Amino acid sequence: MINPSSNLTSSDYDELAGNFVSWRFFLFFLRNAQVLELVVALFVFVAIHSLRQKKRQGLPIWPVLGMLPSLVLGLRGNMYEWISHVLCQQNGTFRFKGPWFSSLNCVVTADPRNLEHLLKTKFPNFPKGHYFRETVCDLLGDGIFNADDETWQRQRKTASIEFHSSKFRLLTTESLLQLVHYRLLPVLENVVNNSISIDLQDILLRLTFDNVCMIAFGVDPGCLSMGLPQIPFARAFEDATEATVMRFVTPTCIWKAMRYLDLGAEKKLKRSIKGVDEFAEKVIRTRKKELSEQISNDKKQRSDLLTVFMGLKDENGQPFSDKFLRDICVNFILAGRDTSSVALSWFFWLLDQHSLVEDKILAEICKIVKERQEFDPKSPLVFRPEEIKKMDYLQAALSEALRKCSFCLFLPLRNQFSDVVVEDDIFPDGTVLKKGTKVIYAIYTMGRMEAIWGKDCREFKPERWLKDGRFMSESAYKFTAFNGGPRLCLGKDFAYYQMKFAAASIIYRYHVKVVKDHHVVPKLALTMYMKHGLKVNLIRRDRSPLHT
Ligand code: HEM
Repeated sequence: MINPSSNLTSSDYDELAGNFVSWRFFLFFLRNAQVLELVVALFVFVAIHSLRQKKRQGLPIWPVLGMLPSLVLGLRGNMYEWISHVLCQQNGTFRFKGPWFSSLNCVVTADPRNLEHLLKTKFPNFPKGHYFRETVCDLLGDGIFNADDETWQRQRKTASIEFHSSKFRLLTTESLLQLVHYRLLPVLENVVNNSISIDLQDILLRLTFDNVCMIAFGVDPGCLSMGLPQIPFARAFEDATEATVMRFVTPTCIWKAMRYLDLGAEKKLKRSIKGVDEFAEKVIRTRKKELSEQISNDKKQRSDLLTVFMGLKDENGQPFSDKFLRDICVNFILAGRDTSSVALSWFFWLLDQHSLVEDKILAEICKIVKERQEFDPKSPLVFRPEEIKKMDYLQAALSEALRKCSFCLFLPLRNQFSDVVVEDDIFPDGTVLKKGTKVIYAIYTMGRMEAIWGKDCREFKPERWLKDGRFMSESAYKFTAFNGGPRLCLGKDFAYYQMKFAAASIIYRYHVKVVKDHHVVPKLALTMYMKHGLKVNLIRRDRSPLHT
């Protein structure tokens, strides 16, 4: 021990200094250990609290970040399966809590009772809302997808009358027949003759793009042609859609700043919308000229949407502006561009794994064809509308494909990210919805829930759609691929006709074999594309045994 009253030697000083340093170090350690302990305790508390929340709310809720970390982890894997898992655990509805600084809070539901409430019973309480409209307005303007209230009602009414008119039906069936027989089948035949593999999804996308442009604009862009050319309008449309989707995953203030500064995805969007507008303006100008000068002999025969809307007047008795005509057409092209083709791609992928289903479809087609009075197996076969109608098993298989691989969860254009509650409300399952809450409904999950489809919900089973061999449709609030209520898909009947016609024409001629080891995964986009397309080989059928 050092005696403080005595004279200190240098070694005493050293000892003293050493003790002092150890003491300070001890104090320093004590203080930091306390901080460390506090940090550890806080962390344990937050972790326990968050995990407790997980039990109650489906996902852990972290301070500041809310459920964002789980969402980020979920996005890294198969997002659709991840959301389905969370929803199933939460009996079909859960409340997502976003970070404090974001507007990501929303209610996600896959409960058919809630769907009926949202899409039909309380339809006016769930409009598309300002957020949705603002995000897509540069591309969609005031078109049907983006409109609420009267603007929507007017377009819906006119388009609905048009979609059910015999002239329009003729246009759709004729245009499809031309495309399938003069463009699709020659392209496929070329593939078979050269023994090459193709991306069937790409071919089908080209088919439906050309088809919907013929219906909306009355113009054929020629995407599906030998050599599969790049068409600037199609490219611009695709780029514009992709860049618009980016806005849904970017904070509003950021994409707005990027738009102002003309940067990144916003720069691409501006450029591609310009391409879409130039094409639309040219078509509108030419059609106006054609109609006013009465040049074309078949002008009275035209029944595309553009011509129909050009002949109508707005609420002030004035012809619709060019901008509004452009919006109407762009929205319809968006509606019919990739929906049927992507559904068909998933259908062929499933068929590849279910040869029994393929055999049954083929048997049905052959039976129907054999009923023709003047059937000649050697002449090229073109299916008639009444034959397509009779293909119940094919319709069941397509519906089953739509159920199993239905459209993606975060599709802003499929309503899921759009409905904002106008007045406080309560879902039939008891979920409280405060005014302004965003509601997402998970179509993909609904197609795979045991509670909705039974124990065999994961199986591909067209038979579930048949009763006494006839196709039976399901409630729109259970099978939500086409939406329901007042906003039920306007093109549903046409989509089925288009898919059945194209599928039957292909299956009758070829066996579609997915290339071995081709990796099929969904892509985060407006519609649930296959990220790497659908690489297939086609094997020509020897048709003679089919008719025995
Ligand atoms: C398998 C094919 C298709 C599926 C699964 C499908 C699905 C849907 C869905 C879910 C909606 C609701 C979107 C919303 O309100 O945000 C919708 C609306 C619509 N669809 Fe389809 N669609 C298909 C094909 C088509 C086709 C081929 C056309 C037209 C050529 C079309 C025209 C429309 C239109 C115009 C709307 C807007 C209805 C409205 O808001 O009043 N659809 N579709």
